[in-house]
Amino acid sequence: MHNPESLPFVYLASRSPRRVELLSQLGVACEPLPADIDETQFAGESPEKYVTRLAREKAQACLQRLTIEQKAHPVLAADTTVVLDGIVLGKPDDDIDARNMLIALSGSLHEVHTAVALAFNNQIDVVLSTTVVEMMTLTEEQIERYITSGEPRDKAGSYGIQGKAGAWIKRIEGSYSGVMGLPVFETAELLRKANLAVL
Ligand SMILES: Cc1cn([C@H]2C[C@H](O)[C@@H](COP(=O)(O)OP(=O)(O)OP(=O)(O)O)O2)c(=O)[nH]c1=O
Repeated sequence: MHNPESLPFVYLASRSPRRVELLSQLGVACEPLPADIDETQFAGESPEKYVTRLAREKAQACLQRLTIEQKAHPVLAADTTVVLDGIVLGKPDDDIDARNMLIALSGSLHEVHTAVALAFNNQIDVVLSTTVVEMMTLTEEQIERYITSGEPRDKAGSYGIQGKAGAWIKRIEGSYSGVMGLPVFETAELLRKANLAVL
């Protein structure tokens, strides 16, 4: 059971270990309560609207699972997506999908959007972090070796900046933690706004 005298605490509507790690960097304890929602993009929906909607829906789905007592604590949710020339690249279905995404991202400038939703006191606030990423041109061999490593599997755009693919990132403009799945500045702003102690 959570002790209210200790660290600030949230229910985390996510199964991403990176999000747990980034929250702990902010001094926030969490209990993961993953929310399974339909992640289909609506026809004509912009990537920004899409990612923001998914973060909100994950928070709502998690909230519905909480008891009245548990609702005394906030719910935090996030969604990350990679966007290349306006096209959303989510998590790959399989290695073939991962290969196609990496071929497309090779030598590109693309965006990574992460939306974070905080549900607390009968209200849900959502913020969006957008980062421009420049990836070097990749060889076929680099792509094949990376796929064999298994790293692309659970990551939007089929790469993780925090792992081996970090060696391919020439520069970013925005938030490194946002690319990893939880922008710490924007998340802290949400928590501060809800009077949840963070620095
Ligand atoms: C681009 C990029 C994405 N990612 C990850 C962050 C997210 O975990 C994942 C995108 O998928 P999401 O659907 O945002 O999250 P998830 O499926 O991991 O977890 P949940 O839906 O339960 O909250 O891609 C990295 O770890 N590093 C990167 O560089």
